[in-house]
Amino acid sequence: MTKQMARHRLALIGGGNMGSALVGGLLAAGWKPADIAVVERLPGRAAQLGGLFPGVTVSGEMVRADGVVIAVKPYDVAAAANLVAAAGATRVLSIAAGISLATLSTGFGDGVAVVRGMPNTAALVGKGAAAIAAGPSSTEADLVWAEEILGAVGTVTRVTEAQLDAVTVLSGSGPAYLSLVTEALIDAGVLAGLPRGVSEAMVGQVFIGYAALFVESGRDPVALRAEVTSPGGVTAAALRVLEGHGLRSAFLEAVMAGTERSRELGQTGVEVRGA
Ligand SMILES: NC(=O)C1=CN([C@@H]2O[C@H](COP(=O)(O)OP(=O)(O)OC[C@H]3O[C@@H](n4cnc5c(N)ncnc54)[C@H](O)[C@@H]3O)[C@@H](O)[C@H]2O)C=CC1
Ligand SMILES: O=C(O)[C@@H]1CCC=N1
Repeated sequence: MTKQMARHRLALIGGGNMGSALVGGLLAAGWKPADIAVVERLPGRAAQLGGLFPGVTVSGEMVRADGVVIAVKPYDVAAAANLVAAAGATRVLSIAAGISLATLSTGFGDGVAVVRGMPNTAALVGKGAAAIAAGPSSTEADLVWAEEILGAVGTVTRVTEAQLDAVTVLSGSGPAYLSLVTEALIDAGVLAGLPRGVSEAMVGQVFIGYAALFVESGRDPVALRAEVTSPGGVTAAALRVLEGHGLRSAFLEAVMAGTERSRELGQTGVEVRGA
């Protein structure tokens, strides 16, 4: 019970993939463990987090905190948001996919500023691509606060809330698409005769090399593709097949389907009661 009386700088509700990535990033960025609390309802997971982050308060019940991050699955947001009043917080950052600022803000009262954010799992390795959108009553200081939290595990871009659905499906879900491409390429290498370990190593290094060519060198992907594609050569023959199978169109349709799903989630009418 004494633990619950201490006031923390930040409490994260939900200590799963994203919640724990954020805690790890904040500690690496120099936050003191005593400033952070994780509210996690699963005792087994809570015990695991206690071992991973010595000095961080891990509790099954809400704690007092200046700011709160809601890091639970969208269907658990209502229950988590209802805990915010007990924190006595003035700021809330929600990273739940598709749950709108209007839904989140309802019931929090005037004293609580809400920011909606969308990170991705690369946050686990400090290379996340996150975006944030300001809530109706959030100020520049509230956005800087959210940037400090998500910036501890990667880059943060400010967008409008309308753009956040597209961000969710592009960068939030992005690691899933690249995993699928990775699996497929590794299998293809095996099909073409490479031992699996060699295929995995080649594909991994292609990703690292391509990220450097595109992101670090800032080069245009069209030019990067053209310089690999010799007239009448190997790459042209392979690209013909990918285009023939509609790879480009498959990505366009996939991103539109995900964006639509994110919008749908935002209309599910989660009820939030709080401060
Ligand atoms: N996993 C991903 O790639 C991304 C997830 N997100 C969003 O982040 C949120 C969290 O996702 P994950 O970390 O992957 O989920 P997760 O399932 O790994 O973690 C959620 C944790 O919250 C706990 N929890 C649920 N309700 C609670 C409550 N009322 N009080 C205390 N603890 C509670 C669960 O026990 C679980 O450990 C989701 O809303 C998701 O949309 C955003 C970007 C990327
Ligand atoms: O699939 C989802 O709903 C969440 C959003 C981005 C990544 N995972």
